[in-house]
Amino acid sequence: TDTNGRTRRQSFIDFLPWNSRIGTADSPAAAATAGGTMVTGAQSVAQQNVADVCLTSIPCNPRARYRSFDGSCNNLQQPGWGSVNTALVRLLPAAYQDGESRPRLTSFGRVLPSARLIRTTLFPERNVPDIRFTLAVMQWAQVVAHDVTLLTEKSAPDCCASNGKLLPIETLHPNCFPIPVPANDHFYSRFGTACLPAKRTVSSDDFGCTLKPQQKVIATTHFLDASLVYGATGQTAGNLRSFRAGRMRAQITRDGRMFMPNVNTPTQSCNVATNTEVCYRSGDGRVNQHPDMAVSQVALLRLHNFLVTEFAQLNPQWTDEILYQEARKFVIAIIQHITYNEFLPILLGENYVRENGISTLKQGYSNLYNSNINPSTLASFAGGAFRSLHSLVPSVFNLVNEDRENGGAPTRFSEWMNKPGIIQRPGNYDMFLRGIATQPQQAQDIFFSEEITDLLFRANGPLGQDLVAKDIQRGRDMGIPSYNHFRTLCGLPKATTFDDLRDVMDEERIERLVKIYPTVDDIDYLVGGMLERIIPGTLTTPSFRCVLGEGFFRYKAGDRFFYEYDISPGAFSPDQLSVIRRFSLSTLICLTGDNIQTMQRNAFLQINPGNALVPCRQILTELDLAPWRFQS
Ligand code: HEM
Ligand SMILES: [Ca+2]
Repeated sequence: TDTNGRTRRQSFIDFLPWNSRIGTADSPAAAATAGGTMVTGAQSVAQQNVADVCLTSIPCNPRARYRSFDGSCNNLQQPGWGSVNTALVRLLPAAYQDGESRPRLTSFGRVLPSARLIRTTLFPERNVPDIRFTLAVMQWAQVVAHDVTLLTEKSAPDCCASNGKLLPIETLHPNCFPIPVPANDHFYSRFGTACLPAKRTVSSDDFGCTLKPQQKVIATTHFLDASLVYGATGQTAGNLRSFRAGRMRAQITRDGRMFMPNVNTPTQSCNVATNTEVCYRSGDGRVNQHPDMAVSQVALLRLHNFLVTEFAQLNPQWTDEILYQEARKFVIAIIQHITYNEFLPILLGENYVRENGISTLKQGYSNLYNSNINPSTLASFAGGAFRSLHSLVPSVFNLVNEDRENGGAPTRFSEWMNKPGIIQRPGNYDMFLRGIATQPQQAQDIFFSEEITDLLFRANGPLGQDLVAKDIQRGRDMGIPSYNHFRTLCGLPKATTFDDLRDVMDEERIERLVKIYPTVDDIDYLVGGMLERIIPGTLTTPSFRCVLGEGFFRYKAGDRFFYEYDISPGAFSPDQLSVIRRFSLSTLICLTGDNIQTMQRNAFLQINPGNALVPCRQILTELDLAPWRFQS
C-alpha cells in the first residue's frame, strides 16, 4: 500500500474509476479559479483515470540528465506514464455497446449513421482562406500531433469487396470497420463505391491486458519531446544518429543541402516507382505524408545538426553522446517553447492560456510540475478535439520566392502525398518553407478541402479516402462518448432536445443534425464540437477547448523535463533559458533555410505592416549560444 492508501498492483500501476470531479466541474476555467493553476483540478493519482497497460516496473535513475527515448522514467513514481506503447487516458467512461470494445450504437440500439453521410451533409468542401493566420499554424499543429499521438490500425484483409461494395457483415474480419457510402454520394457513386475501408486500431488487448473497456495504445511517446525527430525507442533513435560528433544521419545533395536519410525500400513506404527515389526516414513514419510535413522535419533535423556543430566549437571536449543529447534537449525545448509561447495562444486564446497556467513565463523557472498529473494523451484529444484542425488543411501548397511571389506552380495536395522528393529540387525547400509562413491557412470552420475529403491518399488514381469520415469513424472505434457527454464535461448544460443546442450552434446547423441523428444523445463528439460556433480570438469551440486545454496542461504539468523547470538534473541554466525564450518559429525558418533572406517576426501571422519582413540576419543575432560553453 502506498502513501495514498491505495493497494499497488504488480502487473500494472493502477486502474481507477472516473474522476468524479471532472464530471461535475462547472467548467475548466471555474475549476482553475477554484483550484489554483489546474485546468481540471485533478489533484492526485487517485483522482485520475490512469490507463492500465500492464506497465512493468522499470528501474529509473533519478539523476539522469536527459530524457529516455521511450518516455519512461519521466515520472519517477510512475515510470511508465507517457511512455511509448502505453494507452491513451480517458476523461469520460468509454462508450462501447458491450462495455468492452464494440463500437457504440444509437439510443435505439441501431447502427449509427454513416460517417461518410455525416461528412458530406454537414462538412462540405469549400475554399475559405484564413484572414489572419498562415499555413504555419496548420503545419505546426500537425508537428505537435505527430509528436504526441500515433494510433496503429490492426491488420486485416481487405475490408471492402473488390467491386467496391460492402462485404456481408458475417464475413467481415473482426478488425474491419468499413464506412458505408450512401448510394447517392456526390462523388463515390460515380465509381460505384459503396464502402470506404477502415480498420480498428491497436488497443490494450493486443498487449495482453485484460482491461475492460479496452484502451487505445499509441506507438509514440505522449510527451511533447521531439519523438517525431528522434524516434520513440532507443532502437529507432540509434538508427537515426550517426554516432559521430553528435550528428543525426542525413543525406546531403550534390550542392550541399541536407535532408533526412532515405528508407531502405522507398517503393514500400512512399508512392514512388523506384527505390532510388526520395522517401525519408525519421522518428515518425508520417514524415512523407505531404511536402510541408517533410519540410518541417527537415527544419528540425537541420536545427539539430547546426547545434552540434556550434556546441562542438564551444566545447571541444564534448563527446558524441553529450553533443547529441544537448542538441536533442535544445530541439525539444524549442518545440515546447514555440508550442506554448506562440501556437497555443492562437489555438486557445491569449486569456485562456494565461488563466489556466499554460502560458510561458518571461523569466525565471516555472513551478507547475506535479508528479500526480498523468501526462498521457487524452483519447478525446487524439480521437476528437485535435483532429478538428483538419479544417485548416489547404488544397495546394504554394512555392514562394524571396519577393513573396509564386516561384513555381502551386503543388496540388493529392498529387504530392507520400512523394516528398519534390522538396529536394533546387530552390524548392526554401520555397515550401516560405510558403508555410506566407500562404494563408484555411479558416477553422465546417468546410474542408476535397483534396482530403474525397482524394486523400489517392496515389495515382482518381479515387481517394475521406479524412473527415475516417475521423468520425475513428471516434467510434476509440469508444469516444457522444457529444452530449462532452458538453457536461466542458461546463455546458446537457442537451435534452436538439433545440438545447442553440446555446452554441446556429439554427441551420441544428436542422441538419436533426435530419441525421435519431436523438441529441447520438451525435458524435467530433461532429458536435465542429458545429459549435468558434470562440472569438481562438481557433476552437467550447467543447473542444476544454479537452485541448486539459491535454496541453498535462503535457506541461506532467513533464518533469519541461524546458521551463529547474527540477531535473539537466535543467537549463537561467542564461540558456533566456536564449530559448527568444527563439521563435521565424528563428527556426531563418536558421534552417538554405538561403532565406527575410522573414516576418511572427511566422504564424500573415505578413502585414505590423508584422513586416525583417532580415534573417537580424533575427538570428538573437541566437547566442555562448551559455552552452562549459568550464571543464
Ligand atoms: C496536412 C494534411 C493532413 C493530412 C493529410 C492528415 C491526415 C491524417 C490521417 C490520414 C490520419 C489518420 C486518420 C485515422 O485513420 O484515424 C490523421 C490523424 C490525425 N491528425 Fe491529421 N492530417 C493532416 C493534418 C493535420 C493537422 C494540421 C492536424 C492538427 C492538429 C492533425 C491532427 C491529427 C491528429 C491529432 C490525428 C490522430 C493521430 C493518431 O492518434 O493516430 N492532422 N491525420
Ligand atoms: Ca512524443
